[in-house]
Amino acid sequence: MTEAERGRFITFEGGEGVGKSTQLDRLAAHLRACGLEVVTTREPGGTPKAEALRKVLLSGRIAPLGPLAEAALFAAARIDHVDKLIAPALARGVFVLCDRFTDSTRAYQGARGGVDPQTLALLEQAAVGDLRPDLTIILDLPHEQGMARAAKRRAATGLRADRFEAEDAAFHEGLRRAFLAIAEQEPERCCVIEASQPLEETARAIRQIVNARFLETQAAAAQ
Ligand SMILES: Nc1ncnc2c1ncn2[C@@H]1O[C@H](COP(=O)(O)OP(=O)(O)O)[C@@H](O)[C@H]1O
Ligand SMILES: Cc1cn([C@H]2C[C@H](O)[C@@H](COP(=O)(O)OP(=O)(O)O)O2)c(=O)[nH]c1=O
Repeated sequence: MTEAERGRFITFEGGEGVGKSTQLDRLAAHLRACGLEVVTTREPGGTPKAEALRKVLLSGRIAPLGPLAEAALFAAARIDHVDKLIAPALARGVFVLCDRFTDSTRAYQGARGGVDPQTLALLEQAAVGDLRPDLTIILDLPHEQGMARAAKRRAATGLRADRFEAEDAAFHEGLRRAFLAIAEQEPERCCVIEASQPLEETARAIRQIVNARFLETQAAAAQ
């Protein structure tokens, strides 16, 4: 398969409540309206086996084993997710939009959990091989606003704070810095979007980036 035939892999990253799932749904609707096939998925999860691991990870039952054990379990979920869902979809040439991916491990278990980057790089390589997102949208928001949005969402859904939402303000502010640092290290892959604006504005900014990167080149290639 040539590079042009392979699908496009777009990930959404950022702290809790920044609007990742909302924006992922908006972008999926836009791409579908353009006549493109889209697969939406999330991490941890995306396949039945990975969703089972998600339950354990978010329950906090693995937390006492430490961040390295958590990182290993996130990687285990990712192996199944990439093998069974992401790689086959990309091979079919469709767009895959994923709510969180490897950058979340780098930020949560690495920058905040203290697992050393070389160990994480080995786990990442084992789980995803050479697969890298074509584009990563990093939604940036002061942590107070993200936590307020997450609390509002919990009130609406009746869900309790999960293992990571329950961490303190310093943890969440550190996460924000960690995602911004990843964007600085990989500016070609990552786009930071201001997420405090109204969600329609954020959606428009994301559409513009995706149109410019992928749709205009697809249209040009088809001519
Ligand atoms: N730009 C925005 N302004 C205000 N509220 C928002 C915005 N984007 C999302 N929300 C709301 O904030 C909550 C968290 O959004 P969500 O997309 O679930 O975030 P995430 O997936 O990053 O945790 C939801 O209730 C959503 O409706
Ligand atoms: C994918 C991934 C997620 N996580 C964490 C981030 C989130 O707190 C949680 C996933 O929960 P989720 O509800 O999907 O995220 P959000 O609250 O932003 O909507 O798992 C990691 O710690 N490492 C990882 O590799």
